Amino acid sequence: MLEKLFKLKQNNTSLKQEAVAGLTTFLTMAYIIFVNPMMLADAGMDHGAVFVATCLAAALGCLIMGLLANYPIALAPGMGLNAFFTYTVVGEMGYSWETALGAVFMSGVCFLILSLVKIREWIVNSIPMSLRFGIAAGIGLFLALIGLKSAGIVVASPATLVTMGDITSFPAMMAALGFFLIIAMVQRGLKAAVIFSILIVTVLGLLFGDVQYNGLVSMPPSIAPTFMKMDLSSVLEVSMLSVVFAFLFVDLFDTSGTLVAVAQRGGLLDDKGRLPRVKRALTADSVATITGAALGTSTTTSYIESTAGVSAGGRTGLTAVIVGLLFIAALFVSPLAGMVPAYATAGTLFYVAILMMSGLINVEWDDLTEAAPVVVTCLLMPLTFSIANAIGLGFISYAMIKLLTGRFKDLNAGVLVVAALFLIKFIYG
Ligand SMILES: Nc1ncnc2[nH]cnc12
Repeated sequence: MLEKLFKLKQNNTSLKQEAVAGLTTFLTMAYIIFVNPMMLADAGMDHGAVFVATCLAAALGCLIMGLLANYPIALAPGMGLNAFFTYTVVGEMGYSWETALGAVFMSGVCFLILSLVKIREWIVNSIPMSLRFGIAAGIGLFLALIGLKSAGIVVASPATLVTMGDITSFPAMMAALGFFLIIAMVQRGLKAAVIFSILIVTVLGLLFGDVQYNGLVSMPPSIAPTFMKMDLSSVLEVSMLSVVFAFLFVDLFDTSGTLVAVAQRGGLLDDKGRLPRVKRALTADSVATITGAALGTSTTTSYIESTAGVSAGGRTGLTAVIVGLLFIAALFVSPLAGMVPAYATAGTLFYVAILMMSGLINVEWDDLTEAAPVVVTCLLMPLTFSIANAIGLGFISYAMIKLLTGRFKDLNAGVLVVAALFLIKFIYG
């Protein structure tokens, strides 16, 4: 039956190879069950319920991806998208988390429709490559700033906006230690580096009396505080349209970039460099987002960490199904998740930042008209503390610079329309 479902022989793999790959991918991305509830709790959501929603959304996404698209690609609520949810939509724009969940739900529905009618490909293809790298790198810098702030390494300053905090404080030292541990373990080839680092720092927190022991395993907490709590009524208001659009937009880049990166690593692309069954993969992604919003989490997306499992030999959907089953098992470690302090995950945020910034190597740095909008996008993301605003400013600067330098051939209708829409939004609020 496994053979029939996943075509193991045809893909030159075996149950054992897929199981090792699944475990590898799970271990590299399991940090999300600690980080996501912590981040969404900052938006006022219930920690336990978000923990359950995170595990279930990830499990469901992985199972659909594995069974429907037969790809070794795992899904979970995405970093960056969760920060956008908490710090921009709820924190800065002042929407309730219920409304923000409604926007995530709607963006998932739009994503599903776009995926089915091929408009998605047109939109993604019209985004200049350099801006795609700039956006990914900017999200990385944004996550790094969140980590540094949560560990007290970077603090506010009335004179200089930001300054160095007390780096000899316990949280700051532990965050730094966690970061160094991840880098050292990853460099030494340890697949579970991130989760080990989180656990080691949490244990140190316990030993130094900074963390309260709550137990390790128990039945999952109630999901009731977030289940079906999304507010769809205000999503139809005009002011919310830009939020739905922003979620959709960020997810579009995120998913396209991730799918191509994982597929390239796994040799899953066809001779024309396209991903066969891409529609099914995108359907899995959007259905997971829709269901995740109903359960109580920000956008669920395909994870770049799937490359770890692919490097370990994962070739079929069986890898994703195994990751999904492990996320279901993770439902029972909620006491551990509740114990993990923010400084234990700060190093993870910084590490993800490094991964997301690495794409900058592909930018044509000798061509100022390409490099300038990239730097605008990625630098303004942490400095404006907003993913959406920085994407908008990136598009506007790309269009302006290309127009002023007469490089009209680099422009297309998609770029001009997006730049104009953001310009109108910035001027008229
Ligand atoms: N938003 C995201 N996109 C791809 N991979 C991720 N891993 C963690 N967050 C991610």
